[in-house]
Amino acid sequence: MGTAAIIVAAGRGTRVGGPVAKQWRDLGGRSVARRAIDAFRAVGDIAPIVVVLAADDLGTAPALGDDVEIVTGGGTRAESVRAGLESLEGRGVETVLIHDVARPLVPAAVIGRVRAALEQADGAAPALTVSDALWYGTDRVTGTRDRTGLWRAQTPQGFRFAPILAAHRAHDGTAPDDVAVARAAGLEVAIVTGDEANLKITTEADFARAEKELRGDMDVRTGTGFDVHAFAEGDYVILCGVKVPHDRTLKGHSDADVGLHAVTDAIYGALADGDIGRHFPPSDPKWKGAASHVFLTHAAGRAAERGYRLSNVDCTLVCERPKIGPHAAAMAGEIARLVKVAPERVSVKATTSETLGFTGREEGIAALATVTLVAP
Ligand SMILES: Nc1ccn([C@@H]2O[C@H](COP(=O)(O)OP(=O)(O)OP(=O)(O)O)[C@@H](O)[C@H]2O)c(=O)n1
Ligand SMILES: C[C@](O)(CO)[C@H](O)COP(=O)(O)O
Repeated sequence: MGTAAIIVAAGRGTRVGGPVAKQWRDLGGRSVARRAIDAFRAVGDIAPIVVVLAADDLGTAPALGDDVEIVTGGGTRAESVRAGLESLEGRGVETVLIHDVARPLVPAAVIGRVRAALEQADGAAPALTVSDALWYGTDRVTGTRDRTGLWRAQTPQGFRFAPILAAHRAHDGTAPDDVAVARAAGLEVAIVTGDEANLKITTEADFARAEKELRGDMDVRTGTGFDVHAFAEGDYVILCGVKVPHDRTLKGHSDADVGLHAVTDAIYGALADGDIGRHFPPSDPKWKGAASHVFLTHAAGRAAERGYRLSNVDCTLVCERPKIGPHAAAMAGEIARLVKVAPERVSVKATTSETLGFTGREEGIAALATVTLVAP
């Protein structure tokens, strides 16, 4: 086995405060903890990823997904790291990257630099130089300090596994970071260049900084979809995946779910990936009578493959009848289930066209949809 990661997440986030520890708060659509994990997952060959949690948080662990191992931490950061290291003993781990969950935006390049430096050193850690002048004092300056040779330490701090485990076992469990533990054991630690994006969320203001950082890199795409189906003889319609009793049905090659078709086309549109007709040609008998969730899950899957997360969906149905209001929540829930987002990210609403036009004459139903896709 090669490189493992330990993400320490057993802190209480007291400096941020609030009812929920900072690692469980949302940061741009994912929890801080999940973002930290995903940063290491994205590298590809780091396994296992061990997340160290406070005993009180173990009930939250399933929400992290089944791609991590969970270990119970201790009362200090160093004790939590030690618990993570102990869980990896005897498993053939050669090098280990120890990272704060509170640094969820660590760039892959920083992880790469730490790993590269480890090829020639017992330990390696990212850091940035100090660019501000340094003072002593409380409310007035009582002294100054030369900043030459000072560094602002970041994580992940990487080490050869056996020496850092031995170093932690020999230490008293109070060290602020793993470089201090390594140095106390006589290990050499190389400094590699960190990144301002690798900020540590320590106070509430850091959440705003992290969100700004995320927006800087974010690729946001919007797509629109529009569809129409005509009425025919029948006694129900399927709209946004929900069967609604009606005195007509909708005609179409598939199940004629005009709502799901508009949402599906909006996703293809955001991806600049054609439309339903291109992926599911009406000329192909295979799609005759097809349930439209097949189209929507295909489009959502193509978005996920390209690294996009669906941020929100807004669908408007245009018809005089049937009345959509009583079914709107069920329709939004069905779309949310199909595209795997929280229900509050999906809106289904309706309007009449005031008896004007083909929808007003009840010749058919039209649907419009907008979706937003976000990466990373
Ligand atoms: N007993 C502890 C204490 C801290 N940590 C982790 O060590 C890192 C240190 O960052 P810090 O900002 O100090 O986190 P908290 O300890 O949560 O914050 P605070 O000091 O404000 O309570 C965090 O990832 C934190 O979860 C840990 O795993 N176990
Ligand atoms: C390890 C660390 O991230 C290095 O900067 C930092 O020391 C941990 O956080 P704390 O605020 O010192 O507890």
